[in-house]
Amino acid sequence: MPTPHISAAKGDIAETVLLPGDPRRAKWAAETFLEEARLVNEVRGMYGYTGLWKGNRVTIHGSGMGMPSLSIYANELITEYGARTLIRIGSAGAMQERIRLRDIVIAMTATTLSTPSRGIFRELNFAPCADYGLLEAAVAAARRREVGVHVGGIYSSDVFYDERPDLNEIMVRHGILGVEMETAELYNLAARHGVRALGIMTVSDHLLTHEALPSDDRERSFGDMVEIALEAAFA
Ligand SMILES: O=P(O)(O)O[C@H]1O[C@H](CO)[C@@H](O)[C@H]1O
Ligand SMILES: O=c1cc[nH]c(=O)[nH]1
Repeated sequence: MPTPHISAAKGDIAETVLLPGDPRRAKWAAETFLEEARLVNEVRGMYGYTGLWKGNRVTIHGSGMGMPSLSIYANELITEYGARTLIRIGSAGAMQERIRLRDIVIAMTATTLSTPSRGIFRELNFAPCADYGLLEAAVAAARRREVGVHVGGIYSSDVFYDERPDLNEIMVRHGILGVEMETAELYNLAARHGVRALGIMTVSDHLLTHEALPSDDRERSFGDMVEIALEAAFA
């Protein structure tokens, strides 16, 4: 049965779903890495493709930007379509000097000011946490490649245009690796529904050095991240 935001038929979504924020990254990744990739959703232009990777069924579906948007897609994918492994393949801004553009950041946990789950957790400071098996497999897959990899805490922000440099300074001082906008709620939802989740990000810009990747440079480095996610999902 289609949902308000996904028109795919029930069996059209795989148990393993990769979630880029950008729907066009979903299209590119499906066309580049999957065999027999088929468009299964385009409601609101949020593309979802299902195909095969080394014989394994995989869906690659956009999540949109920010936790409220990701929450809609992740909820529907899990509760209506039976997704059991959800891996975010995103971009992030680096927050530590040693991290370079194009490096991979794998999120053990995600700090936030708030998430869409705040209303459920209320006074509880729930600690959003990656699935350890996926985390371990993704780190191993990243180490097999010639790419810098960093594993630790990230910041899932509600805003891209942030006006709290004091908060960034505190996070840098507490070892936060980078900032993005979705992983904390993905981890909350995975815990609530008993499924596996991981956030893998490619560093697209640097908050301390102010470097940024030119857009035509991004594809190759994003390719490493997609392959790491696929290898981790089926390890
Ligand atoms: O590249 P994606 O996956 O969209 O991720 C990052 O980019 C967007 C902001 O430009 C936010 O969604 C942030 O989390
Ligand atoms: O959310 C994001 C993503 C990439 N770079 C940032 O600075 N923020």
